[in-house]
Amino acid sequence: MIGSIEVRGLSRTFHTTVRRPGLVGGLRSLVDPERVARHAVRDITFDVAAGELLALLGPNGAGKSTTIKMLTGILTPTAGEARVAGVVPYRERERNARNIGAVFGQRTQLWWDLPVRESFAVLRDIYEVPKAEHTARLREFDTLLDLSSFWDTRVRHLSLGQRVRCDLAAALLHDPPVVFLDEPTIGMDVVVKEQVREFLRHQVEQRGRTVLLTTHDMTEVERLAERVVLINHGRVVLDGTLDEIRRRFGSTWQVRATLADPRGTVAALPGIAVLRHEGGRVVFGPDGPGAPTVHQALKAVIERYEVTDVALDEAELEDVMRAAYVQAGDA
Ligand SMILES: Nc1ncnc2c1ncn2[C@@H]1O[C@H](COP(=O)(O)OP(=O)(O)OP(=O)(O)O)[C@@H](O)[C@H]1O
Repeated sequence: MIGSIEVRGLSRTFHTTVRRPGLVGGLRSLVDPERVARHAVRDITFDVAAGELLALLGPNGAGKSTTIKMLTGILTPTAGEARVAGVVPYRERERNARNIGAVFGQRTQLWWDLPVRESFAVLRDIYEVPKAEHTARLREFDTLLDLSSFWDTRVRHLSLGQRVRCDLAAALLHDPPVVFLDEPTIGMDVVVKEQVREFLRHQVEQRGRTVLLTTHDMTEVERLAERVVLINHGRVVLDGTLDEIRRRFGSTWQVRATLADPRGTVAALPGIAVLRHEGGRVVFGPDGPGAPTVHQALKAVIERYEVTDVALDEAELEDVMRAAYVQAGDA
């Protein structure tokens, strides 16, 4: 289907050489290098429907960027298959490039020495976008991202927030149905982050684009995504809507307690996990589907520990995800 992403059993293994320890080991590695296999992505399967924004989440090194690189055609998988808007990206890179836009928050795709406006003009020529269409789209992006105050500036002189906004506009100038965003708001201030999120929401809701987003920012996930796929050590450990994940991991509550003895040991209680523990401050949360209610948990906590202060509230998504990592896969 136009705009959908299908990933089936996708895997990518990197082979790297490692240096043996010590001088003799180092010399031996020169003549007889030791090769190790790193399974960055292992047999992952998921779908993104056309017009959906899906957040691909996971800790550092989980395999998110490697997955995006395979879906943008930069890397070839070692096994499995993927289709992006009906195209196998690593087999038909050029055709795929016409259907996708990609933004990697850590690096720009624009020409460092060209003013922004000229970069946009080069992209218009590459993608053969009719002039009127290009002008109309730039006007729309300017309204949403406030670009015109710096589009005569060379890319190398832009601030990070300005540069990523230009990258976003550049990625969408040829009107692709599918967009890949790898940590697009990393390092941005809160105002610019919100502007970018508003832009992305507009692209999904008004323009019907399909977006695959990676981020470590849970506020971003809550604001933008309905569904998330969680990967850890290269494997999918969870695939569901935010509501399902909250329900499944029961994390609709937290008990925050300050213990009378800050050095005492703290352990999980039946159906209650320790989400955080710093000094005498402990945050308890539900441990799996059979977890007690918040009031039962409160009772259990104050029966087990001597507390000087206690408060109840809804869990933050970050804690829900941590519980999901621990329970759904190996953390
Ligand atoms: N070109 C490469 N050669 C060897 N190993 C690689 C290569 N690219 C990635 N890896 C390894 O694959 C694993 C997954 O890396 P990847 O960049 O996909 O993780 P990630 O989930 O995007 O992490 P982060 O959140 O830190 O960006 C890591 O162990 C990484 O060291």
